[in-house]
Amino acid sequence: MEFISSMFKMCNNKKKLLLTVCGILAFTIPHFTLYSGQSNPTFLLQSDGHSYVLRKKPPGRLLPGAHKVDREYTVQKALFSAGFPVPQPLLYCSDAEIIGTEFYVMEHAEGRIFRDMRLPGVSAAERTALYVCAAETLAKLHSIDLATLGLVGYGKGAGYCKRQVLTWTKQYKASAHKEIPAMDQLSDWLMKNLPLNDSDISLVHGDFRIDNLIFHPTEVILLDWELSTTGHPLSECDSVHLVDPNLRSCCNAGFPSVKDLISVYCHCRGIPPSIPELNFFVALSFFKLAAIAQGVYARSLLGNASAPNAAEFGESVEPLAKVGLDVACRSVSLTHSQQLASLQLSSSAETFIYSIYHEHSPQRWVTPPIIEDLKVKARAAGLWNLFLPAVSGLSQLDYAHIAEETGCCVFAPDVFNCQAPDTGNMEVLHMFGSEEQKRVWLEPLLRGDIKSCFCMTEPDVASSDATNMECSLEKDGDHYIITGRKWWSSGKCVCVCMVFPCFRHGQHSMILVPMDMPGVKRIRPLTVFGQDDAVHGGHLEIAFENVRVPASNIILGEGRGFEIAQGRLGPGRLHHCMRAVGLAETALQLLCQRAAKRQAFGKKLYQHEVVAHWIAECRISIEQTRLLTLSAAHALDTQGNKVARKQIAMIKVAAGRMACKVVDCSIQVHGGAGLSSDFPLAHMYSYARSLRLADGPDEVHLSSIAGMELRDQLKRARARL
Ligand SMILES: Cc1cc2nc3c(=O)[nH]c(=O)nc-3n(C[C@H](O)[C@H](O)[C@H](O)COP(=O)(O)OP(=O)(O)OC[C@H]3O[C@@H](n4cnc5c(N)ncnc54)[C@H](O)[C@@H]3O)c2cc1C
Repeated sequence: MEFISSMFKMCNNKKKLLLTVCGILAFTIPHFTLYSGQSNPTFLLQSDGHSYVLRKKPPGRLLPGAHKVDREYTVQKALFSAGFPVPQPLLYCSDAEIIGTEFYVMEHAEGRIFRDMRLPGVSAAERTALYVCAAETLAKLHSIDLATLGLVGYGKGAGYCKRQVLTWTKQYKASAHKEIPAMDQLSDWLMKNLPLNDSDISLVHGDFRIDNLIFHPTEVILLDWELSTTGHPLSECDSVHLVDPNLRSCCNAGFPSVKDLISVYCHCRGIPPSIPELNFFVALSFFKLAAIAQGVYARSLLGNASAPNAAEFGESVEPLAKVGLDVACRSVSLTHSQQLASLQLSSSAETFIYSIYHEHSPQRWVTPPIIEDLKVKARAAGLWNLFLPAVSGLSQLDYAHIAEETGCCVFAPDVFNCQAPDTGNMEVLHMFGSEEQKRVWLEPLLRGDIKSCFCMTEPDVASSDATNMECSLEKDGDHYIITGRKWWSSGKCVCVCMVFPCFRHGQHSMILVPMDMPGVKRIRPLTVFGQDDAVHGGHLEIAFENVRVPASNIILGEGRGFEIAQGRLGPGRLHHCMRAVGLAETALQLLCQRAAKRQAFGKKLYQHEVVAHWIAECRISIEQTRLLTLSAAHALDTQGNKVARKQIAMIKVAAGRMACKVVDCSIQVHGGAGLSSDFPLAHMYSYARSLRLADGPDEVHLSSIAGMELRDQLKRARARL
């Protein structure tokens, strides 16, 4: 500090020290080091065991508006006062006579700086963590209120993207040494494709890169505020991805995907996880890099560039502009759906779809084209009908792992033609259908050409007791006449419907009913916690008014419905349970992210013991349920449906309860946000909760588990005798 006060005095006395920066530093300070960099020369100053950093304008003739160290100092001061992690600024001196140009001094911040974006020498997990921290830091910066910072007039406000294109075009032209057509074309394209909403404003860093971050054990410090201004925050989102597409192949382990980083960023800012104008911003970024490279090269020609390799920068201008143009051309007609197509299915893709589907699409009953596109890809890749061992060659145990993955994303089962209730219906037709039924119904279902529903539950009777069924089936020559009412018929009932009506003498039958038959009436869609589940076809109430179907539509034969139902429900329940495990994993992931980010009463949420215990209990429940489910899958594979019944009933109860508990904890940790549509948790909860009823309520399964357990105990007791 003594050093700083003497610097202060020197600046205030306005001593005329016509010395070069190196001269004065060598003369005044015990030790100094010139950091490399292309912009404002930066020096490490060491005095009395304390380290400082000095940044100054470069010497010589400079481009107007560039190298404004006073702005750097101002913004850093405001950020430091607001608690944002930047090195503490200590003094600013505008008098160019002191060391040749104006300068400022700040504290030296400790930590790691990675010059190489690939982050060599760190583990995959650490690499992921570092990039996630970078995305979080950026989101934190963009979330700060400008008024709180006292920086309302710092930039020019709305119209940032347009200004950026104009400014960098001007900067580039001022330093251009030859014609580069790609630069002119890119500038034109950017001007013609400005984002519609160019009035979104926050403090932007302007040069956000991994090597401008200092990774300190407790915080990430952001450096180099020379290009900071107020502008469109999303303009910096390409930076978290790091634009070099070769990066991932160089450094395969732990490098997060664009969508993951964008998802982290959006979650931190509490905004929907979609950036429709991303390609504009990436193209703009390349344009800026190219213009900066041109400026560095121009300074090297004038002899006032600060880096020794500045002359090499001239070579990179055209390639950078061409990559920018390439990105620009690819994005001309980029729609939400196309962006989504480039995403792999994941929980973040799911929330992305949510934002498109539920908030933006007026046609939510229609399958989005993106799902159809993904289906084509999945089918071409052989990832189709994976649930059916006879078709996929996978065991139930194999498929259980896949079902867990698809449970993370609400749309994934549809993409692979593995969605309920079609899966169960296909199983029925595969196991019990006649050759004709297989041709007419099973084959189109396997191809994904038609959809089905399963109609068992009735509004007027307690349907968990199948003997209550009232829907009737009467033979009339070579036809059957169906009369009754069903509800909670989930799925897209566009073509085939399974009716489970009560037949003579309390026996049940199952019959195929085309939904366009006269007398089939869709009464209304039901909602689950107020949501209509439109994208899955919803849950319909359907009336069958003297519906006449050919007798050949009966499956297996009259009175064989119960037999069929037993065969149908085993694997189907297993799939539901594994999907519930995947869903719970996603909910716990969200919980942990939130708990690590939010702070209440002086500490992060996860540091409150009750939250830490929820995390532990959720993990225990998930692992227990997964193992129980895998064990049931193994039993089904090796011992068949009948022997596996008890285990299947057990997981049916365990999975629904576990998923409800985990999602509920996650909602609680998210606070109000957990119930909003900004997160998928509310929808997840409605799915998890319905698992405790759909395919039979918990109580019915518990009764049958108890019955089977008592029988097993009896058998064991007899065996001991
Ligand atoms: C989202 C969702 C999707 C569904 N999809 C389908 C579908 O595609 N096709 C279809 O046919 N149905 C579907 N259902 C309906 C579901 O299978 C039934 O709601 C369920 O079987 C219970 O029948 P119920 O509603 O008639 O309840 P009821 O039979 O009236 O039972 C009500 C309650 O009584 C209690 N109870 C019942 N039996 C016992 C017992 N033995 N011991 C103790 N308590 C008992 C339980 O608490 C039970 O929850 C769906 C339901 C939901 C919520």
